[in-house]
Amino acid sequence: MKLEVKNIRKSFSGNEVLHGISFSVESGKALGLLGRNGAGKTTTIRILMDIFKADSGEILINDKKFNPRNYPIGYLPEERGLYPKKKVSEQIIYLAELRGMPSKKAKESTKIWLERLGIGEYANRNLDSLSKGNQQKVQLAQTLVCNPEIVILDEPFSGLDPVNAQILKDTVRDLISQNKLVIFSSHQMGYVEEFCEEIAIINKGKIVLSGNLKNIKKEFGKNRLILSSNDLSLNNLKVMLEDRFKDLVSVNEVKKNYLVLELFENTTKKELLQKLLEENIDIEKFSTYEPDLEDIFVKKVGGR
Ligand SMILES: Nc1ncnc2c1ncn2[C@@H]1O[C@H](COP(=O)(O)OP(=O)(O)OP(=O)(O)O)[C@@H](O)[C@H]1O
Repeated sequence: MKLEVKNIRKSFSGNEVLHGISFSVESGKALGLLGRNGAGKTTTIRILMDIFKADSGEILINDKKFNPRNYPIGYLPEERGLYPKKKVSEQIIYLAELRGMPSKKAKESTKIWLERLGIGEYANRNLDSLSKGNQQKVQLAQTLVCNPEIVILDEPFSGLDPVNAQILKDTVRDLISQNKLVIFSSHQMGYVEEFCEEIAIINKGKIVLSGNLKNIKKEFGKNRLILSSNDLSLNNLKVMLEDRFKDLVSVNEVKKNYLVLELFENTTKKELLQKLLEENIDIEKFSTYEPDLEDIFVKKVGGR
């Protein structure tokens, strides 16, 4: 399956908050929808789920108009909407049956998911007697109980401790390997980086970067190198480069343990290395720069 979001616009009371959002994702892949608070992630997801209508633009699945009611979708909304005073397993079974799952299967699948997410022991407890993180896992069980083909998770990691975040990461990895189509929103880059093949960064209602994460990293790292020296501090190394190497490279950034350099168009790595050796610099690190997603995000969005 291929899901395409094309040029979506949305206003609230005359104030446009999405200015033409486009991205696409296929089965067997996860797309990370990234952005700062208020960027437009949840609004985009609500439009995908047909909770809000877009003012213009379209959403297609395999080139046809997408209606979420016609597809097996698991949706974890940002506002977690289960019944606080009802028993955990009862409400998951009830919601699975509402979505058309036969009663016996709903019971089996609920049991499997509660066990798998490590909350089997709470099956007969009222939801509001569980901790926030465990309630979040109940919501996740509810999202996945019907074995959806499309999984949409709005901020699934919020409120989870590292152990539970790991359980969720393993679950998402399994979904990807079972050829599900996964979309999730987050402003936590680490999670996205671990298993998203595709990303779309939204800033102030616009996509500022989207596509295959590996390719994006390659493009960002192009012509960039890291350099540090055993005998010069980073600041002294920077001053020296800006003085004697100004025709070859520019210093892009001073990181904690190294400088990030950008080679000018006609300079090769080999040439730079030779010149550095000629200057008798005791090189500690000299390698291709591989940006992490956080670097890319900060560059594109200008802050965390
Ligand atoms: N129902 C609504 N009525 C009016 N404005 C809204 C409504 N829903 C969202 N907005 C506005 O749309 C913009 C985008 O909000 P949205 O919730 O989509 O951002 P987000 O990226 O999900 O943020 P966060 O990470 O904080 O959840 C914000 O300026 C928000 O105030």
